[in-house]
Amino acid sequence: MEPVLSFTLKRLLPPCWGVRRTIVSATVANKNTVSRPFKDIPEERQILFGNTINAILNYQRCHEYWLYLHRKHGPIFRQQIGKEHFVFVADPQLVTEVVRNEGKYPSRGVLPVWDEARKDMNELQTIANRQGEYWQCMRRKMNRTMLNSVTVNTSIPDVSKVSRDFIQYLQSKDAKDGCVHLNNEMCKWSLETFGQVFYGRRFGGFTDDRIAESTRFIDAVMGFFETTEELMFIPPKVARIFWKKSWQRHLDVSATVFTLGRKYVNDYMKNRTEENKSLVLDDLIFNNEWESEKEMTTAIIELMGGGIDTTSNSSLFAIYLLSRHPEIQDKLYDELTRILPEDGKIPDNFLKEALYLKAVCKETQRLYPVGTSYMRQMPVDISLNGHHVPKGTYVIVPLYALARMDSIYFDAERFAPERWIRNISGKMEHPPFVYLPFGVGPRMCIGRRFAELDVNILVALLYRNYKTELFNDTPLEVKTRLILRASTAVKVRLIPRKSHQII
Ligand code: HEM
Repeated sequence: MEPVLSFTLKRLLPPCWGVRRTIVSATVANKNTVSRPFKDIPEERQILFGNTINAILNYQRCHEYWLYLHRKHGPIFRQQIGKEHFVFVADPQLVTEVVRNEGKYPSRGVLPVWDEARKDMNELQTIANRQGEYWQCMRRKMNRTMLNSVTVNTSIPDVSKVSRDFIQYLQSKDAKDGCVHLNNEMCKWSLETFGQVFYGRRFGGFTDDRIAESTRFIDAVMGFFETTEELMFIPPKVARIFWKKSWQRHLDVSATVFTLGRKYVNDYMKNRTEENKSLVLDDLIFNNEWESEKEMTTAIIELMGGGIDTTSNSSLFAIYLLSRHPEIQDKLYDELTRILPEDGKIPDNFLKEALYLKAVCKETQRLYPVGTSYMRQMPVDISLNGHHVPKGTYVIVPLYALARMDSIYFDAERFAPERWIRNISGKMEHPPFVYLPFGVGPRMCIGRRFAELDVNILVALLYRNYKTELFNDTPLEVKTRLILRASTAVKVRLIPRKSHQII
């Protein structure tokens, strides 16, 4: 029996804030449902190797391209890149289906460039590019620390201290230069935050005698993402010969990340005392059974690599959006003056009350999802929209496109934090699985709790004390360098809310 499929786009919500709900009336496949064949999924086809060449050359714009393709083909389409078939879905019900079927060991597939480079360097891989039981075992170990809200909350004083110092540093830059060029500064904040929380140390990022190696580390992490993006669709054997420069750069920056990362862990172990120890790193190191010291160090280095360029860009996007919307800054300020005491100390439970602050950060991540997609290699055959999708197929949920679809969100392109505040009946007016900036399920971002805390605290302390204004009112452009990054300069002015600051 052919499944009955009808796409009825209905607006369920009143035309105010909130999220428009797309109703996809789909018969979900079960063992008895006969699906339409895979080949009937609308295909984006280009002559010869057009798709692959396009993916290699224009990956930096893939977030916009995927949005264009969804507008062209609807909520589901497929595309062949290299040998692989990718299915793209941008619809709550289809996403739900993918999430439900991601299996016991969810997989984004293996990135050959990471795999091959680590072999060349005789280094391990712990979580981001591992699969199956080993991945699960590593995640279980690390989740105990990384996703434990009690452990995460112990870092509130450290995160606040770094954010306060950062804001003072920005203020001094602003006073000197008339504005702050944020793109150059945000990674210093995220590295210092990581350093303070995980190693109980600082790298001097906000002073002139900055430790030069910290700049090298930041550059290496950024280079790591950039070269991964350049080599993503190219088989390593080919890359070694024809993309020699990118391949070599990938090896060089990876080596820097490992060398410095290992040094930071070793320094921590050597200099650790009762007074300066990090509760977070201690928990990670000593409350786990590691196969080897190398495995433990690699896991920490992978966390550090994942925790720098992500939170920095997410905060930059929040500051950019708020700077464009003074009325939203004012609402945020009203909430912050209510919940943050005069001494500027962040109470342990402040996030419970900071509804508007959380909504601002969520809305930022909806519009500018730093991790641009949620991707799974399906471990079983599934039916999407009545089409048979065989086991092994990669399904991609392009988050940037999903956020901009008027069929899902009312006034989708608008920065409207209110859409994340529960309505009078206490319901969140949006379907599940449309908001996935950190992924979902057992493979979701392991740094999520720290990332949310870091970004929320920085935004809270900044807007409790300052207004920000754009210095250069050019629209923000972004590019995908594995993660979403600002590609235009974001320069802001800091205007104190009071003459006497309390931070
Ligand atoms: C705003 C900041 C961040 C965003 C938006 C973000 C986003 C993501 C996303 C979308 C994934 C893929 C999840 C999935 O496949 O379901 C991911 C994975 C990951 N993230 Fe984050 N991330 C952020 C911050 C961090 C931080 C601070 C750390 C480390 C402290 C981190 C470490 C990782 C690691 C190691 C993985 C791989 C997990 C695995 O494969 O099991 N991330 N992140």
